[in-house]
Amino acid sequence: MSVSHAGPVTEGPAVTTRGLRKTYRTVRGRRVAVHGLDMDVPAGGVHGFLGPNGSGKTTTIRMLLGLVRPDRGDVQIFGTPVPKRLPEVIDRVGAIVESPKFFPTFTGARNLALLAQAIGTPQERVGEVLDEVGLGTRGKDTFRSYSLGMKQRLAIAATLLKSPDLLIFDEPTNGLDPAGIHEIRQTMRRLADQGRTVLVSSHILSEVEQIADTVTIIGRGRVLAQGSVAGLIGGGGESVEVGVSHPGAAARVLRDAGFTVDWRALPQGEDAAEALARADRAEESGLLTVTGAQPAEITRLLAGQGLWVERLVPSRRGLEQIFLELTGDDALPSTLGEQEGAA
Ligand SMILES: Nc1ncnc2c1ncn2[C@@H]1O[C@H](COP(=O)(O)OP(=O)(O)OP(=O)(O)O)[C@@H](O)[C@H]1O
Repeated sequence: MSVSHAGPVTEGPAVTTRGLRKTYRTVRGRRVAVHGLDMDVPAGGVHGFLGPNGSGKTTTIRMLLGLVRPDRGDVQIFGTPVPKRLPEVIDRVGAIVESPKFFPTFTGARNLALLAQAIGTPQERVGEVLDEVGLGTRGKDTFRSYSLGMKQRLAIAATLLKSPDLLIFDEPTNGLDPAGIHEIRQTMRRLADQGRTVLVSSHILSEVEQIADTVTIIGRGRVLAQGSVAGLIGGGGESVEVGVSHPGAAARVLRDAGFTVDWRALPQGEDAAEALARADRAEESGLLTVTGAQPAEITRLLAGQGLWVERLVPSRRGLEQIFLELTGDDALPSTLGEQEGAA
């Protein structure tokens, strides 16, 4: 049985942050973890909060939940300013920030029953939430017999006891195997399809891309891109991997036709034009990434110049590629963040 959820009564976004900033004091000075973050999470659907390790996701989530005090900036949950008026909306929010503690020798159902009692939720909810996360038939098994994916689904079930409109999950698939990751993804998608808002953070952009409706991508505490997944991925057009003889000549032909061409095998420090000319002289084959052209067009253009295509693979641009395009090599995952005054 699946339980439908009426969804939020309030119009407007589930979460907004404006100019949100958090600095930590460390032995090496002050570290800016979140750098004036403006985030909009629409009500309903899965919103991926994505960025590399250390980019400020957990700190932001902790500020949304009133667990960390921002230096400055505003946060609203369903239009209510937090942490100032958090008690007014807290019942509408369920969150997993750290792994919750369950009794290993108790059944999943008994663990939830104890929690329901503690928070004053009717015991009927226990069966309902177990169904909602797909554990309806396993509620009578002990917690310790569960797989990691099932344990994480029980944690999600616990957050559902209060019937929240907004669910916030910080890296919920960390440490899970592919089957566990799949279970959690399906569960989050199902919860969103029932009308809830699921805000989920992850450092694996491709993982959340498959189930998210909208995303905020951050790097070093700043928003790099925000919006619908379809809009972000569609924005730059499809790309095609082209294996070709004389890649230098092929790149010129394709660039002259107005397409963007990259050569993936460019040796570090070498000038692209020189490297391609060298490959041509040596009659080496090369792999080019061509954006904005259809495979048939590429074949026609290159064959017209006597250049033979050896391999042609259309590839979809993903969020990971968008992240790399936005940041360039120098902004790749940083675990240190920025020092105060450096930006
Ligand atoms: N309590 C703290 N004291 C000092 N620095 C901190 C503290 N918590 C986080 N940081 C630093 O703030 C930055 C952002 O960390 P945060 O945990 O928010 O990032 P994250 O994106 O959630 O990373 P991860 O995916 O690794 O959890 C990092 O540079 C981190 O080292």
